Amino acid sequence: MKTLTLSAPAKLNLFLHINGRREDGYHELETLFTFLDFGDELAFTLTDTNQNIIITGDTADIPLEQNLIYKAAKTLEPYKKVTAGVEIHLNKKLPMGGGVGGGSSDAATTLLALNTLWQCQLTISELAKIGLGLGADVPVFVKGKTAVAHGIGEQLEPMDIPQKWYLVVAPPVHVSTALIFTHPDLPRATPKLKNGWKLSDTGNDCQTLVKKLYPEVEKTLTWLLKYAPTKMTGTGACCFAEFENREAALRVLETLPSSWQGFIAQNTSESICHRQLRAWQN
Ligand SMILES: C[C@@](CO)(OP(=O)(O)O)[C@H](O)COP(=O)(O)OP(=O)(O)OC[C@H]1O[C@@H](n2ccc(N)nc2=O)[C@H](O)[C@@H]1O
Ligand SMILES: Nc1ncnc2c1ncn2[C@@H]1O[C@H](COP(=O)(O)OP(=O)(O)O)[C@@H](O)[C@H]1O
Repeated sequence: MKTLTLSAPAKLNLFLHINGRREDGYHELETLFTFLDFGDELAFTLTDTNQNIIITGDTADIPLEQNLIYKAAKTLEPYKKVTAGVEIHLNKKLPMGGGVGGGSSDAATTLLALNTLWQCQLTISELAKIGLGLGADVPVFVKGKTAVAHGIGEQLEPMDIPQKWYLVVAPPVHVSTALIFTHPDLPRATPKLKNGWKLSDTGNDCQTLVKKLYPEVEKTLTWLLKYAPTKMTGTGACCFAEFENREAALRVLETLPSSWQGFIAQNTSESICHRQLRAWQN
């Protein structure tokens, strides 16, 4: 059996507005998701042992039952049309809980890969619906198109945006998404954008609160702002600076303080996972 190797790309929230709070505690968002050509790598190999989902590689810190890769595979099991288990090897490159969606992207890549390997024959919309049960960010990775999201992130309106280079910096702190969304000081009443909005008029509604709670994030934003327009992605802690070309981004990466991790990447209108899966199917 051949091994199917796919990326689980990072995402950036180029802006993130919170428009309200729903009765279930989740927040109504308006956010622009784009994908980067950098991410985790997952290798899928079918095994003879039915009912068996094995995860190897960089998973030591995540208990199996909580691993979004395992959860995604388990959710798809009832739909499989072949008698086979799967071994999934994870090469983790994205900071965990950093706002670049690594866990959600791993889950989406697993749904897409196993839908093919296990011949589940689910449509992308059906997979996205299943993905929403794993996390608010999973559907956008399943659909794989740069998009403005509404609702809790599941109503997606594809959008064409220019291609740029990004320097993404992960300060050495972990921001809990749940903590930010339950904090009394989070602004929750940004009006929906009207037609004709400009990216430069947008922001990240979590940023002021996260800066206050995590001084390392404030330091990172201040440092990056010396070089380029900068924002935080998601609920943090990663921050990104936008550049017109690779060389400019690389020059700044080379001067990054040593306690911060960073990488550079370009945004793509389609997730690289989708491109790789199409190439494998043809
Ligand atoms: C807000 C975003 C923007 O991308 O933050 P990041 O996780 O990327 O930082 C995401 O939508 C997060 O998505 P994801 O991380 O999948 O969220 P979930 O696991 O479903 O929810 C984590 C917690 O965030 C809160 N939550 C999440 C999404 C949302 N629209 N409203 C919320 O209030 C809920 O309190 C929930 O307990
Ligand atoms: N395969 C996985 N990769 C990363 N995080 C995972 C995974 N499975 C479960 N998690 C959990 O999900 C949380 C959020 O992960 P992640 O998607 O990286 O965050 P964010 O959306 O903030 O970028 C992590 O803190 C971790 O506990």
